[in-house]
Amino acid sequence: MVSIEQNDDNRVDDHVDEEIINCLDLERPKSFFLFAGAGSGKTKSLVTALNKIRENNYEQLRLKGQRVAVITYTNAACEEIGRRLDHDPLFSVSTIHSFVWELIKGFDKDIKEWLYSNLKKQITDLEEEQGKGRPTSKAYADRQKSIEVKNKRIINLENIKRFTYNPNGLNQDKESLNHSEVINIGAYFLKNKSLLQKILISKFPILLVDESQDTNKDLIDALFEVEQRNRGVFSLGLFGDTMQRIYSDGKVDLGNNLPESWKKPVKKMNHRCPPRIIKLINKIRSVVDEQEQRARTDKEEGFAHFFIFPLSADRITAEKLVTERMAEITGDQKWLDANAAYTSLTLEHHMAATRLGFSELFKPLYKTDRLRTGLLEGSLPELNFFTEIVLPIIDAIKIGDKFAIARIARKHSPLLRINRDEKEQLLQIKNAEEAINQLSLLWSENKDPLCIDVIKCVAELNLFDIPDSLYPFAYQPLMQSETVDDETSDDQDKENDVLDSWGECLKAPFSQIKAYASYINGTSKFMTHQGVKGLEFPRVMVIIDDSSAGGFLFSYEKLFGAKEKTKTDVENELAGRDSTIHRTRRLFYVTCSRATESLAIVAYSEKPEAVKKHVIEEGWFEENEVEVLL
Ligand SMILES: Nc1ncnc2c1ncn2[C@@H]1O[C@H](COP(=O)(O)OP(=O)(O)OP(=O)(O)O)[C@@H](O)[C@H]1O
Repeated sequence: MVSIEQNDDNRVDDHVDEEIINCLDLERPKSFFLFAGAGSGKTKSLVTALNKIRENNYEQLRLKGQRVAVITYTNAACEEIGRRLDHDPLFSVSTIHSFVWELIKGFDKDIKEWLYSNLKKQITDLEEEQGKGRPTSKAYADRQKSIEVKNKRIINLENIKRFTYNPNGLNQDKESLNHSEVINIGAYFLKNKSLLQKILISKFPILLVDESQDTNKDLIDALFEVEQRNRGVFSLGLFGDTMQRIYSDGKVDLGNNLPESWKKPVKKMNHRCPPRIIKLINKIRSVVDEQEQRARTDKEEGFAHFFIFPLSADRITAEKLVTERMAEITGDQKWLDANAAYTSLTLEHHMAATRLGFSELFKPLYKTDRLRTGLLEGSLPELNFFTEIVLPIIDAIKIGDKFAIARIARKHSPLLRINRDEKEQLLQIKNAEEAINQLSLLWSENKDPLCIDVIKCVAELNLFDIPDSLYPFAYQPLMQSETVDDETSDDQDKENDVLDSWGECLKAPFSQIKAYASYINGTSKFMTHQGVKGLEFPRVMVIIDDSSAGGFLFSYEKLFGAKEKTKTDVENELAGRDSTIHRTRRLFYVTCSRATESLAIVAYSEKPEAVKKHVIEEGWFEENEVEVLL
């Protein structure tokens, strides 16, 4: 058992903020590396440092037209940090993709040259592979197609005057760069073009990167190079935690061999979690490095329990049982509150979709490349048609909120488009009312219409404008997917896939729209293991279910000793490379460290008893904290 040294001084790490602020002295800027465990207050230190810069250097920076750059991992994190800084324009808070694009955009000639040689290289590599491959195999045909697409793109390069990119978009135009191109171009330019380095440091004498363990390794290397060449006039500050590296393109040995001049402040406290959970995460971490955290002295002991079910268990029943057990164990009745009083973490989105009951809507769109990002971001106009127009008006009808009905209809209905004639206006209102009544009949007697019926009804009544891609479904009988003949182009294939997906999705009952909306806007209790990075919640349920997850990157069954390591795992471990178990351990660390009060792990396993034995032997849980349930 790990003994947790009680700390009688909860401010023991306060000196770290001072060390960082000293580094950010504009006369003598220094670089620093603040890597510390979960909940140690890294984000808090980042915001404190930025506020201090504003206090000390506002005028100086403003007069020189300079700003402080902060790079975070997600749009949500940008929003949160921006909010904490009152959205002050002194700070440029952005994701890595937006930041890099702002730096490289406009360098069209250089981008064109980079793309040309990059595409050429990719084609050469593919051709080499073709030389070794079997011409009858699918891989061969795929590679051939890829070569053709790349050649087409090279030819098209000549016509491009200005490249475009949207960090949150699909970037499908001919002029568009994709996400990884932007990062690779940024890294290359920063390393090789002194002009871009000059622009960077003269615009941003201070650059702070949050969650830098997951920042693309080439870009991190490029930033190190910029720092090295501009030492004394530029400050690069990296915040992060190697134990929380959960994406594959982060720099593995980040922090090793840092230059002498870099400051490396150390934090010992975990301000977020209670002692029991800190003991668990210290133990999970103990085989990776020596970092052991202390709890705040003012925290209650807290709870960490492990529940194991066989694979055959019904997920909904099992998880309900766990909430009941947690309420009994902790005495905290909020575990029984269905309204998101606890947070459930699933490994993949579709597991949340199953539990929230919107799988039929979700699955067809998720499997379609062109739709996936928009689906997860909640930015697909077709779904927003349902979530932002139809759902609110139906909800308003159900509770008799006439103002809301009128507001939505005025904003969105073509039946109420501006008309100066008073008589006409009255007629318009009457027509719109009738149409709304007609639509609401679909839900009469507690019916749950299919989305396809809703869209057809809306189209027939001309109540709202139908999004373009749903036209074929709104105005025609449901189309069968057509067989694609060999002559269709790549783009046409993709269009057909998209159309098929919408066709499938619209067969879902309308109630799934509400469940989807609650997941996307964060009001449901579900999040993913990876999406929860940086956040915290009082009660956390970590759902572990390899059998329902599609990928090969993580295996909790291996981490929990229910499955043997493969030959590759053993080879990777022997060679000091990252392995499935290492990756899974880090993800487990991230999820367990989100709870501020109580933590329930729910594992579905092929071998429940083996898992129980393992987690007790590892010292993660005491015998009385582990339950095998049926
Ligand atoms: N010095 C402090 N005193 C009191 N509370 C603190 C302090 N530092 C951080 N906290 C609180 O602890 C929690 C975790 O802080 P923060 O999110 O900054 O940690 P982090 O190191 O960025 O965490 P993670 O890497 O796990 O996402 C927050 O609720 C924060 O308000």
